[in-house]
Amino acid sequence: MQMITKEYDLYKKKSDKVKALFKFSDADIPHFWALKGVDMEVYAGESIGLIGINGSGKSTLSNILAGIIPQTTGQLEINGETSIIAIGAGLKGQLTGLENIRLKCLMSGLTNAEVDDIQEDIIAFADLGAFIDQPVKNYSSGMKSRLGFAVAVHNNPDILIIDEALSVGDDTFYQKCVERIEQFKAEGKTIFFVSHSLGQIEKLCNRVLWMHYGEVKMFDETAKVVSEYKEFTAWFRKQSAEDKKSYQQGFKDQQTAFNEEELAKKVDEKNQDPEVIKGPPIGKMSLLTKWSLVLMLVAIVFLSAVNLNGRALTEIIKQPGLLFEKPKPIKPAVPIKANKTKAAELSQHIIYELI
Ligand SMILES: Nc1ncnc2c1ncn2[C@@H]1O[C@H](COP(=O)(O)OP(=O)(O)OP(=O)(O)O)[C@@H](O)[C@H]1O
Repeated sequence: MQMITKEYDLYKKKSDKVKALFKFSDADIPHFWALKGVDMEVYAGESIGLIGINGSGKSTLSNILAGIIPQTTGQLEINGETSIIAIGAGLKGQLTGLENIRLKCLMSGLTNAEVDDIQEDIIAFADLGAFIDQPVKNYSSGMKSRLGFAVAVHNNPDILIIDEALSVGDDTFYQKCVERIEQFKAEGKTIFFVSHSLGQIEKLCNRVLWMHYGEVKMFDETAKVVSEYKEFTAWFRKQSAEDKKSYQQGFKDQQTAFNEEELAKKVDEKNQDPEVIKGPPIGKMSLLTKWSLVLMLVAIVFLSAVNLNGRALTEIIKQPGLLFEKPKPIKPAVPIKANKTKAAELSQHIIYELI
């Protein structure tokens, strides 16, 4: 991946989001850049740890890798199927564990017959006992993680992304997952592992990406990065509450003030091809799309007006003035009074039929 960014619009209310659709400038909407240009090259068979303090962008990055959310700009090339395990991600609370297994497997492209074949293995791996028939909304976070992990590993992805899902399981389940992860690595699959537990990171990862307020602080061998990170967290812990707050605020302000010009500067400094920041035109409506939408709306309103006024389009084109004239009332074929009696008779008949 090259220069991956993620910009969020910080709407105050849901209605502001709808209003923004029809605005031609979003200058008054506060923006927040959760990722400010992330570069990373990872190979098959690698196990990559993602670390960083709260809000540094780990989950945003893993969700982009998993295809759950699109990046704002940047080039992303993924060779293979990805599967993400985050606590409860993609699980439907109203459905039982068993129904969720089927749903998630079908959504990942398996057929019903294939789900039948692996269902027992998934149930055995999740080891939820009778809870497998209970709605997932009644599960603890550890139980959701078990179910998510069991489904994800049985879908046999090429790239497995584990976002904090191991931090909520008990020891026995953790050991089972570690064995499975090792098996994945041996099969040459790629693993991204998001965790606050440096012990787990040291045990499972070859290389580590340290995210810091939307930027890559370090990407290197596990031992090197973990040692630097420990030094940073030890320094940070020693700071007064006030100093910690102003340190965090300083970075958050930079993430709010970040923009396309700064991104272009970064690309230039790194001698990257300016094309990398283009990325997919997703996530935002272009000016052309907005104008097309407005033209479509005008056309719909015009055609409805023609229809509402009871005139044919050709008639209106010939004499546009007719659009604003009230059409003459059409004389009913049957006198209204007779019609009313008929309608009353009919409704009485229907009521009798219903009784
Ligand atoms: N939908 C959203 N809208 C606005 N801001 C968001 C959204 N999602 C995440 N953010 C912000 O983006 C930043 C990165 O969030 P992210 O969840 O990726 O961090 P993280 O490193 O995974 O944190 P944690 O360790 O707490 O899980 C945070 O400042 C967060 O507030």
